[in-house]
Amino acid sequence: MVISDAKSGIPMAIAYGMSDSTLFGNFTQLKKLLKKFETSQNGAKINALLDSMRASSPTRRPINAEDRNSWILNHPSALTMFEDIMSASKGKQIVVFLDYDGTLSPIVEDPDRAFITTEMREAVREVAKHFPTAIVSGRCRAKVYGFVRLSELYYAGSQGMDIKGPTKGHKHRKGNQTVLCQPAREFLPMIDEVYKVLTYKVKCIPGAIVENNKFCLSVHYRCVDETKWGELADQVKMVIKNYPQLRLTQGRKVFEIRPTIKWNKGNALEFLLESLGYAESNDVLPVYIGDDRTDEDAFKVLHDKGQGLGILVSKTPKETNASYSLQEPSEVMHFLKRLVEWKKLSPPSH
Ligand SMILES: O=P(O)(O)OC[C@H]1O[C@H](O[C@H]2O[C@H](CO)[C@@H](O)[C@H](O)[C@H]2O)[C@H](O)[C@@H](O)[C@@H]1O
Repeated sequence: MVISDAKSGIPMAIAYGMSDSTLFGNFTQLKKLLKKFETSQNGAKINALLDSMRASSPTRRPINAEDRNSWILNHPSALTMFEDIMSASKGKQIVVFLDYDGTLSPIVEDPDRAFITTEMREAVREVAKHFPTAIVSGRCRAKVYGFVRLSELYYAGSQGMDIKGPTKGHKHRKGNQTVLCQPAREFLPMIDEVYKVLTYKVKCIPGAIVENNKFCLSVHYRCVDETKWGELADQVKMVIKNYPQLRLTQGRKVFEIRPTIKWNKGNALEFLLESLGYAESNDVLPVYIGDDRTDEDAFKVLHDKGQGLGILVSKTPKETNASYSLQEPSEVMHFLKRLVEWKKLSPPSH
């Protein structure tokens, strides 16, 4: 009997440079060969994932000044354009949506140490005194609340799949009702199971971290040596293929694993606007600030509605549905402070 490569039909022993006798005479080698074969079958998909991991590492691409300038023309700084932006808000209720990592806190190696500065927390606290304000994060709600610690805000954790309204009395809160939305509840046991499996599978890859975000998971590779990225992508793909109800997306040096339900940060934004009484309203100006691919879903909602402002936090040109840009969290803080100053100086009708 000759075992052949399913795709090419070439006997495996020949395809992988071994004689038939070697092939059948050495069981260990046969096992290795089968593994190699399996890997080659998944090779295309895994390579695509690996390419995407590499492509999303901006340090690998030199930034061309011309590209940067033309990008800035299309996505001007929200600070430079502040007055113009605000004049568009006349007579409208501003609602502020803030992503957490990379927006309110700088990107750091250890996800558990992505602290917000006291100054940033105060800026957000001030914003929330004047405008309904929500944090929309990939992290689990409890964790992001643990960093921000402002009970007057709305929080949408787990990529928007876990929404809760302010627990502290707030003038923007509707009656005594607490807003709550968890569209992926049924996936909790599955997410827990995959968390355990993945934690086990990647434990031998130095630097890999699996983070349980309750309704979704993050697999971090920021601290994984690039020579091991392929192995990590391989493990993640292998596990995920057993769970067709889950899908894989990518963020900043992180894989996000989440239910296939049609719910993302864009849906969370719409849900919150609706909860605040602004569904289909023209009297509202949602301002969404975020830095990541997952924030694009929210930018897209605003873009498609032709309403509100999407502000991308990025130092490098990126394809985006946002209209404006800010370079880093310190600029976000500056923008938030200006928003509050502007509000304080505006006539009460705003
Ligand atoms: O939606 P976000 O609030 O931006 O959350 C997205 C992911 O952010 C965190 O990971 C990112 O920040 C880490 C700390 O700076 C960094 O180490 C990591 O490389 C980034 O991807 C968070 O840990 C993830 O769970 C979130 O999904």
